[in-house]
Amino acid sequence: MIQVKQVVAGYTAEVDILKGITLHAARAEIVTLLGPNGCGKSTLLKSIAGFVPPRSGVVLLEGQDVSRMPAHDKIRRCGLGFVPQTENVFSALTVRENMLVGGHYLGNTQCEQRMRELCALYPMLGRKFGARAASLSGGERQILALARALMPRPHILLLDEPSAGLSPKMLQEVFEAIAEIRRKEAVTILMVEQNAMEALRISDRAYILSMGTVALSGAARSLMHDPQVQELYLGRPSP
Ligand SMILES: Nc1ncnc2c1ncn2[C@@H]1O[C@H](COP(=O)(O)OP(=O)(O)OP(=O)(O)O)[C@@H](O)[C@H]1O
Repeated sequence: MIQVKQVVAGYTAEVDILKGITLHAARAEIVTLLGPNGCGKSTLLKSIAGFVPPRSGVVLLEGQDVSRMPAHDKIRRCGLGFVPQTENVFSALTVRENMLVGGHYLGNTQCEQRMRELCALYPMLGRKFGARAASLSGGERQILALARALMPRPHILLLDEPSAGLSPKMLQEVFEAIAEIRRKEAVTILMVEQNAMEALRISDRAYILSMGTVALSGAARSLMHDPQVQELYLGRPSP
């Protein structure tokens, strides 16, 4: 479970990018963050992960206050997984080696076992196990990035635009991979997305940010039919 309460954060002392954000994601929920470019979606993920610590407000993971905990401790001790928007795989390493990096806190036996589980869940990984990440398609790279983050069996996963730059077909594959990990391992997922309608299809709830605050929130199904959301993301005029 993720709880964010009145979080204020920014990159410089003068400017607050997040201006008092409150939201939550319950266990095994998929929650999507939407909003225009520059409204603070990625900053919020970085703030929860610990790369941009909150100036004020609180971040709780599984009920524990982790507002001041550095990112590496959250990954190791709180079951947090984070897949950044870019540079999320090591191109020069093979699929297997990327997964080993994700599992570096695990012992050898556990690591091999987890790689087998993830290859069963995402068969592409097994087929391309010895191939360099540089040779993978965009969608395959995203699934590898997901698998790398899943190696230590996180309870909570933060995904920054997992469908960025993908064709509609690949995008479906990546979203299906995300839905599958929630079904199989009950992982709580908070993701930032630009492909609003596709993301809402696999989400339970969503928050729409605007200029560092929550402008709108609700069940994914109702937001998909909300005229304001349709106007913003599908270019359909409000009735
Ligand atoms: N490393 C940084 N240093 C200083 N300012 C930054 C940094 N990263 C982002 N910002 C600024 O913070 C604001 C919010 O950026 P952020 O990346 O969180 O937005 P976003 O909603 O994720 O946008 P997008 O949809 O375009 O990815 C922007 O004005 C951006 O210029």
